[in-house]
Amino acid sequence: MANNGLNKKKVVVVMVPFPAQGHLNQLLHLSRLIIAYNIPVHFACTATHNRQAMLRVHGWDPNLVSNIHFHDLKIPPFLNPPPNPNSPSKFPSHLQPLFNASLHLRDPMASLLRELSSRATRIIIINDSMMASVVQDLITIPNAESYTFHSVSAFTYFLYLWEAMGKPLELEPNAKVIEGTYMDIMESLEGGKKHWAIGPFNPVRNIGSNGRHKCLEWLDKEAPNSVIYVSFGTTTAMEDMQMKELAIGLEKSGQKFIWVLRDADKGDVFINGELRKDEILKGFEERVKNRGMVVKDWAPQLEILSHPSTGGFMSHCGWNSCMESITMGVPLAAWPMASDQPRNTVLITKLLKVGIVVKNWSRRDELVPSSTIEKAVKLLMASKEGDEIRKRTVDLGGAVRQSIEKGGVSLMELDSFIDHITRDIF
Ligand SMILES: O=c1ccn([C@@H]2O[C@H](COP(=O)(O)OP(=O)(O)O[C@H]3O[C@H](CO)[C@@H](O)[C@H](O)[C@H]3O)[C@@H](O)[C@H]2O)c(=O)[nH]1
Repeated sequence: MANNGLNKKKVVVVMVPFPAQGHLNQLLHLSRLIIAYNIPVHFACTATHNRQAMLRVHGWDPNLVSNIHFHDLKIPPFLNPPPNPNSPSKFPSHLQPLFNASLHLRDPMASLLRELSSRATRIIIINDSMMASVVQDLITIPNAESYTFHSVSAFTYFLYLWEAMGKPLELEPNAKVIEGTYMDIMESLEGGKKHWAIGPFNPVRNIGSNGRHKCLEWLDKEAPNSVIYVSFGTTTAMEDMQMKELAIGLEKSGQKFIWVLRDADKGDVFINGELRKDEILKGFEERVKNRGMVVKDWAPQLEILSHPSTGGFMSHCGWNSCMESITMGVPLAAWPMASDQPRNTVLITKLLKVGIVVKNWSRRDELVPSSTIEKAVKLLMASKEGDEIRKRTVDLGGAVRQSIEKGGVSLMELDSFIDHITRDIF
């Protein structure tokens, strides 16, 4: 194929993430995987969300990578309300003004795509499924091709399709590596449409960062598998009463813990909110100081999960957290809050059997009492059953890490995607 112009980059990839942490994180990690094939990646979002993604990523430093180009696109100012911990729904609806404003990315995105397309033989747009309308003008660009990125598990995506067809769920506990079974069914449900199952995205070894967080120093002194890590991602705001029950449950369990106590992100994470925890947890930190640590800033989750002292993870089961935990061989105590999390809980506890349930979704409107939390922590951290689940998770983590090595199924999927987007280009 002719290469039009000496300075033309043949194939360039444009990432179009949805501006929320759980989504930004995944496309930034995918960028790292794609540049390894010597393909330049352009990461296009608002300035504040590009900055957020770069600052918060763990395990590598995007500033040191020359082949990822960040584009700060403009949107109108948006309201930035705090989350409402007392809302009956745990969906982060306080982010709606940001989500609405992000639709204004359409025009700057179209300009960026046009400009990049004039300098490349082919541009590949990988857009978050929530950003389809932002990239709709690509149909006017002859050398553009787009791929939809689903930030949720294949199991969840399959369930959405399945439930929409009104079909009952029959669970098949024989998932290939993690969820190959559901990839296959999903493709057949969508008339053979090709999907690529790529992941895990997070780095799986030699996780380190500039300047170690103090919780890692604390972990260094603890016994292997003795600490449960407690964190509910970036979209959860817990009610005061629930937070108190959690504190009591952790205290009574007698187990060691690291609890990340932060509210859900606001739309712009660089505009600070107030900390409401100090009053609620009066005396708690002092009472547990030899056994537990409360982290109130951004925790290095990947490093914590990869630390040998971490033996369990109490999580809301956001998909990033599930994958990070599995790849590090850490079993989960599942406390789903909203969105895809109850479905991930089914995958984790019933199919893969790498976790236990703390909060039962059928009773999602009820407070989880401290006694339930205490029981769950003891079960995961200090029982034979917990040890068996941990062993299974370590094995699964090994298989997942294997899948991204040479000859592994996940690496082959990524290779196949790259072959596809670079086809016929020499
Ligand atoms: O102090 C912290 C808090 C979070 N994280 C990281 O933040 C990410 C959180 O992602 P996730 O576990 O997926 O949770 P959410 O932020 O809640 O993610 C949203 O996006 C996910 C992907 O679509 C969905 O699965 C979730 O339900 C949705 O709430 C993970 O990479 C964590 O490692 C840290 O590193 N430090």
